[in-house]
Amino acid sequence: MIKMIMHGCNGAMGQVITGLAAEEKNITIVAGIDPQDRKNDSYPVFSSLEECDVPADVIVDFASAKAVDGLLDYSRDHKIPVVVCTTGLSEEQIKKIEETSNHVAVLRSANMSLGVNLLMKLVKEAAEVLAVAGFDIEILEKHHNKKLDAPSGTALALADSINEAMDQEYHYVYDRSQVRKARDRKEIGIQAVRGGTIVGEHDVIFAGKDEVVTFNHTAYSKAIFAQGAVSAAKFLAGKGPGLYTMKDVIES
Ligand SMILES: NC(=O)C1=CN([C@@H]2O[C@H](COP(=O)(O)OP(=O)(O)OC[C@H]3O[C@@H](n4cnc5c(N)ncnc54)[C@H](OP(=O)(O)O)[C@@H]3O)[C@@H](O)[C@H]2O)C=CC1
Ligand SMILES: O=C(O)C1=N[C@H](C(=O)O)C[C@H](O)C1
Repeated sequence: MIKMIMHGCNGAMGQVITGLAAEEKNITIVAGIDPQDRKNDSYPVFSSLEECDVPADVIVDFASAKAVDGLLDYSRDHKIPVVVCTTGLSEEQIKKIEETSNHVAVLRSANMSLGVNLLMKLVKEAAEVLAVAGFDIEILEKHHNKKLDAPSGTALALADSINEAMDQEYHYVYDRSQVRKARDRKEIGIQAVRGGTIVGEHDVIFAGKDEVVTFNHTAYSKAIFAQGAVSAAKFLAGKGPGLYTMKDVIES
């Protein structure tokens, strides 16, 4: 049985994963971490990782960007593989993830769903044809009114995927409110909408002369992220140091 620590266990994603893990046969949550250590019938909850002395095989993280540095230190010091799903990370934190992966297995993904991970590949292929033909690229993302970071980690990952295929020639534009000139050919515009209970929607728009190609992914429930996270946890438990991605999980 794989023993998992749920980092951010009282949050929206933490609760969905708690429900899902209860039905899983070969993985169980042995401890939860959340600043408000609300009682839980399924496992003990600690207000910080430092207080947690429960042995585990893997940590799954859906918490806060502010908590990611401490999470990586804990994972490295205790040699427990970690699945980092929290978004809104700084460049320094992304570097720290890479550095930590020299010592312990780390998987970071801004989106755990199968559909978005396929989309990463599809937009790359589309860009190789459409961007080269002069189509402009825009990304529009929509999320619920509780989301703290903008643009979404997924929107940035989609832009990075396209930019990788384009030899990093593109730059990202998040706000045109002060701009008084036509858009640059080598920009990817990234816009965020926040409202209500929208689970997560991403449009990648390739706009050319007299034609537009739009790739859309719509999440109808958080269960798709939870399922991906549990699959990633099963994949990562027992793995040696290294930086893994959802591609590794999907292809395993
Ligand atoms: N990769 C993916 O597929 C997905 C990623 N996400 C990302 O996951 C993160 C969490 O999302 P969501 O569950 O909706 O957010 P919530 O705000 O609902 O939950 C986050 C939880 O983490 C807790 N938390 C805050 N600080 C710490 C800490 N130091 N240690 C442990 N727990 C802490 C919060 O407590 P408190 O409320 O007291 O601050 C809260 O209970 C976000 O960054 C989001 O963008 C979300 C969905 C999918
Ligand atoms: O905060 C969310 O809810 C989500 N966050 C992730 C992101 O920032 O891309 C993934 C998903 O879209 C839901």
